[in-house]
Amino acid sequence: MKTPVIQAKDLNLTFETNDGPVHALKGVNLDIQQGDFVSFIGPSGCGKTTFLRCIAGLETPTGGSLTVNGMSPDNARKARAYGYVFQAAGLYPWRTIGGNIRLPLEIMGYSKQKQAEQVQRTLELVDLAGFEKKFPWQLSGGMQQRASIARALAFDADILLMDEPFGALDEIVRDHLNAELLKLWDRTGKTVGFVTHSIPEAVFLSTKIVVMSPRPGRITDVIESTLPRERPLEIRDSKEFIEIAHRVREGLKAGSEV
Ligand SMILES: Nc1ncnc2c1ncn2[C@@H]1O[C@H](COP(=O)(O)OP(=O)(O)OP(=O)(O)O)[C@@H](O)[C@H]1O
Repeated sequence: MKTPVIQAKDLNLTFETNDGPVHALKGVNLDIQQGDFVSFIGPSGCGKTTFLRCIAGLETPTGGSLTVNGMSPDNARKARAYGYVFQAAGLYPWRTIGGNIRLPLEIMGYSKQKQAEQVQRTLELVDLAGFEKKFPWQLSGGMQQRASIARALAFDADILLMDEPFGALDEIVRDHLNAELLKLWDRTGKTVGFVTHSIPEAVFLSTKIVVMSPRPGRITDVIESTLPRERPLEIRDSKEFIEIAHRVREGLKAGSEV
């Protein structure tokens, strides 16, 4: 088996707070392989965001080990190993869509020509070709979120980390973006880490579903999806889909009973 792109071994993170220690992550073991689409699901406070932030090198674990592309998360961050998509699109209102996507490329010193090429390429990837000169407020919430995905893809990192990117959107828009994201993942072969509260979203998108539970934050089940790689939205009515969703639900229930 190939070396995992992301590997956590007995990972712990305890926050010291005025009210005492908070065990955000305890004994987390997980291997993520190249090209996996991994969703993290669990109730509020189970450590989903904390784990994603550890992978991104934005939070420092207090125990265990974590590697990203075989290096420390901090080195992987410096090597621009990942793009990060936040809950809110977080686009700069004074920059156009193109200007927002270009920003990380400017910071990284890409040539003007390469910047323009990458902006066009990623706008096409997220189906926003032609919107380069618009400002964020001229776009719908779903389009803004797609622009923020384009920004995370612009510098061609192999890993895409997404923290509840579609949580604030209505169901129809969310369905559409889920389908688009799957296509994008299929086309680019990226490794995706995706935080969600939605069981159907996790089952629809993932090759692997990581079920977590709080106090202390830990993994209670890892479900390898048996669904085919190509997934029309109607797959959600299939027996296989419903069975996987059931297992996720049972995992969430078991975690909350401990
Ligand atoms: N910087 C911090 N300082 C202290 N405690 C923190 C900090 N960040 C997170 N926590 C605590 O760690 C635990 C895990 O938080 P985290 O945000 O990772 O959970 P989550 O599963 O992503 O929750 P949600 O679904 O609500 O976003 C929570 O109890 C939270 O209060």
